[in-house]
Amino acid sequence: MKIGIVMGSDSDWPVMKAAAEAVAEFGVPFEADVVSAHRMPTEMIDYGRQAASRGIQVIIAGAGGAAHLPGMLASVTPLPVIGVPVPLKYLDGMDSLLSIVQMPAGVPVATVAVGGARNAGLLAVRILAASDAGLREKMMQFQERLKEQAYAKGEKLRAEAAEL
Ligand SMILES: Nc1c(C(=O)O)ncn1[C@@H]1O[C@H](COP(=O)(O)O)[C@@H](O)[C@H]1O
Repeated sequence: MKIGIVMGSDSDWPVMKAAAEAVAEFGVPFEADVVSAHRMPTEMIDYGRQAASRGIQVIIAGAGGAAHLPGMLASVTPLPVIGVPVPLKYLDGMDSLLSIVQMPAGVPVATVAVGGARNAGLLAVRILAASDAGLREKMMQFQERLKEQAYAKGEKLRAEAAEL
């Protein structure tokens, strides 16, 4: 396992699945699990402490509301932690965003946008790609496809605009 994807509840999975899908697209081994700082603090600490020795290289942690999971994991592991603010019924994820992003100096969490699990997956792949030429090549091909898709959309828009 190279990437550990964890979330505070299985109710986060519909959002967090996009991180797993992005990682899977690049063929990077990952695991996904429910780990909660609030509901299973001892297990959460164990997960964070053991992640590096189990071969995990990047942790993606998603949580909603009072989202303490990403920061607590970052406090017990030397691995990079990417936090995903999961939007809930109330406050539209602002609570989760602020809980994750405002970390004290010395304990970084790389926070993506509210609901931005796909970008979390892509960022984790980029972190691994920094020391993996094959993965870097795949990332560059992905970026090329992204550019072509954006360009094709622009072409369609320009053609439509020209008809007016
Ligand atoms: N923010 C946290 C933590 C934590 O940070 O440890 N554990 C669970 N939760 C969040 O509680 C929300 C509601 O969970 P339930 O749907 O299970 O009631 C979820 O978004 C979860 O991430």
